[in-house]
Amino acid sequence: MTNSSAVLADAAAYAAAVEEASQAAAAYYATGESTLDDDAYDRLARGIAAYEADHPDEIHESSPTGKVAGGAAVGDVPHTVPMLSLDNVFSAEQFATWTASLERRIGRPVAAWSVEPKLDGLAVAARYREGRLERLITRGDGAAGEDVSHAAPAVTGLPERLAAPVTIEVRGEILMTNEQFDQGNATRTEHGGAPFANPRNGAAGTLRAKDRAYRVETTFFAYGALPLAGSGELAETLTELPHSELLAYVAGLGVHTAAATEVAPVRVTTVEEVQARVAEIAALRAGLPFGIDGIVIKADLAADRREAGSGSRAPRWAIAHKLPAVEKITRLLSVEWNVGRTGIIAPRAVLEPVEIDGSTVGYATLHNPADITRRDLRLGDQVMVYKAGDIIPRIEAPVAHLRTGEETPIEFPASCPQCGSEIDTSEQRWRCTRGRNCRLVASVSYAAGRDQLDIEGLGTTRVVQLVDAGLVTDFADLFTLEREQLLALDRMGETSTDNLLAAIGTARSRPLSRVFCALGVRGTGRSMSRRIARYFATMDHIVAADAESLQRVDGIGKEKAAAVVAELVELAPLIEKLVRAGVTMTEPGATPPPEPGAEEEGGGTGAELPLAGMKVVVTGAMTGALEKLSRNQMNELIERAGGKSSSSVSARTSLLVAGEKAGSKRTKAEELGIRIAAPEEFAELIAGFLSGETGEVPEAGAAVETGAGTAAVAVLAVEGGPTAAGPAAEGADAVETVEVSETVEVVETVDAVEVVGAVKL
Ligand SMILES: NC(=O)c1ccc[n+]([C@@H]2O[C@H](COP(=O)([O-])OP(=O)(O)OC[C@H]3O[C@@H](n4cnc5c(N)ncnc54)[C@H](O)[C@@H]3O)[C@@H](O)[C@H]2O)c1
Ligand SMILES: [Zn+2]
Repeated sequence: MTNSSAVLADAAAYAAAVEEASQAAAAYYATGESTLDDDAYDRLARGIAAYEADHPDEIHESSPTGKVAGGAAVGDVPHTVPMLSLDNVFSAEQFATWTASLERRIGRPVAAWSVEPKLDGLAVAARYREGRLERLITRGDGAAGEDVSHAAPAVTGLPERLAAPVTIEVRGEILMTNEQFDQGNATRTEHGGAPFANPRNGAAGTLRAKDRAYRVETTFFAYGALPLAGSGELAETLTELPHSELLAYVAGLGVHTAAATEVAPVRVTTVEEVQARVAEIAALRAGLPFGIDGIVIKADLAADRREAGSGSRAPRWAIAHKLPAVEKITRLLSVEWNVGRTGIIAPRAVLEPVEIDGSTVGYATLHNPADITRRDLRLGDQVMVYKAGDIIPRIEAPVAHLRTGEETPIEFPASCPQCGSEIDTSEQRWRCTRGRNCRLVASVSYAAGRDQLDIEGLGTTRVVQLVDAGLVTDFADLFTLEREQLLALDRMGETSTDNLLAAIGTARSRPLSRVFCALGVRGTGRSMSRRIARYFATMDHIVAADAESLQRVDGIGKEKAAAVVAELVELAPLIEKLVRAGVTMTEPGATPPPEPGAEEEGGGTGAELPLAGMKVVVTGAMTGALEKLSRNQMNELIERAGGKSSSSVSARTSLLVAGEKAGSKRTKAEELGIRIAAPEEFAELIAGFLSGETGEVPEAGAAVETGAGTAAVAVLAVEGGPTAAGPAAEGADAVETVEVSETVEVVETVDAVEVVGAVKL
């Protein structure tokens, strides 16, 4: 929530909070280098205020409450009229309450309102004498500010000379537009400087910096003006003009205002109109070329303002309708490289999840490698993340002053993370040299992989060859390859051609679970494919299933079900082609689910099966009839026999198949009094299902193959979540490759985006 606050339990917590807030504010107003993001600071400040309301006689003199700039800023140039802050409201109701109290104070309705953007920069006063810019002063503590005239030449919108030789003080905000921020940070890092964390910090730092070897631009927006000694006749005009006309006058002098922007100030007369404009500005926020953190609403008439007066921290004739914070500091954990449809390789930042404006942000775009370099991002960095409206979250910059020295460089991939081919790095956006074929190579390699169709001799290099020769446009084409076509390829002799054709022939009779897995439907790896195949028994039933029936498969929720259905529609032509090629479309031993309306429960979980209703875990080395089976094959076997395979022993485990060198799982099963069977004993139990295994038997304990072959990041999900059943819950046993390869499921190998749980192999 925007206006939640820190809870301070006692005087010590209060003192610590005041100390932390003072330090943060001092850093924020001096160089912009606070350790807190605004949301965190505001929570702290509200906590302090709440404590003070309950303990009025304990208020510390350095408390930020009720002070301009939290009492943290300084200055030695007195302001003619105090430069105040603004009070806040967070909702239409609060605004209505505030309006009512203002109208009570002046004893009449407010005649008109000016509704304008609350620009997210810092306030300055620009003093012009006879049309020439004489002095630029920060807000400071409100009574006096610092002279920052040296910075004026690099401020766009603040002319050296006005259009008329008048003496006037123009007040407004200095900020960095998004473009100026990017440009400024690029310039800074080129000069070996640390990047600014966000545009506001950039503006604050830039305004106060002296003797920089480079120039960084900022922009001024005027939102007020007042007379100075020497203003003459103009003085009365300035104090009597409605605010809206004052802004127009200032703009006429050649000073920049927000008038030309989409969020230009508007003058309205009713509270409803104010609210409508507030909503409009809020909706425009995400797309603006500069940052705003709210909407300022001001009584427009000079008489209304005069009679309302000001408090010590803020005027009573204006209020800020704050918008939720859209920036938070979080950690950059890693960078993923995803290959798009056209072969563009785009980096994506994986963040420590952080809640911004009601949604949890776990990823952010990073445009390209050059951009990462230019912005000097490092793994482990605390980064400022921006997310507003529907825009894709972005990293603004590292928060360089929070670096610990433990940060490491971001490594760029040396070959395509999807297909392993070379990368074309001649443009800023890197691209797989296979272009659109990259995805094809990856998906065919995946389909041919050990846990899918298991086609021996069809590695990535060979797939690349087939794709480049135009022989394969999807993996169904493998089944119609002709001997002559293969012989015509480089390095394809008679023997390898015949071997390959034989392997493809064998693949034709793989069970449905493997064929379905080969399709690479998002979110369905090996074990999910097995569950789907066992439940539906035939491809026809899978294809005919709607989202509702898919949800009857263990582990498929509403979202996943809808996604699978949608993807199957897209895959229909490919499935058709596989059928025509004579590929197996049934799951041995499974029976299709009952027709809708009939009794629930079905789909191959037949109670007559030997392992029906049992949760089975396998550990240790298999012997006897099971000796050659990989963990994946063991799991297939268990599921064919009606059981559920699992990787971890818990109270719900029904049976542990423990071979030689069984470790902690055996101990745990003994502790829990779970039935333990030797491999031979188990083989007898499921004897009728043992013959079903076809094709080559891979080595037990083989590492997970993603099909992407050389994938830089293996994208893996732990079944049941990393804490429920995965290695994390497993203790020492879990680090064996054997155990890992059985517990992980490739969630998405083709697009490689969804990381559900990372597993170290
Ligand atoms: N991160 C930190 O450590 C830290 C520390 C201190 C303060 N802060 C942030 O600063 C804010 C409070 O500071 P504040 O008092 O400087 O300012 P404020 O943001 O509460 O509001 C007052 C300021 O709004 C600005 N403003 C923008 N557009 C305006 C317009 N159209 N008309 C009038 N004024 C306009 C002016 O600069 C004015 O001084 C808080 O939101 C807080 O998050 C952060
Ligand atoms: Zn590629």
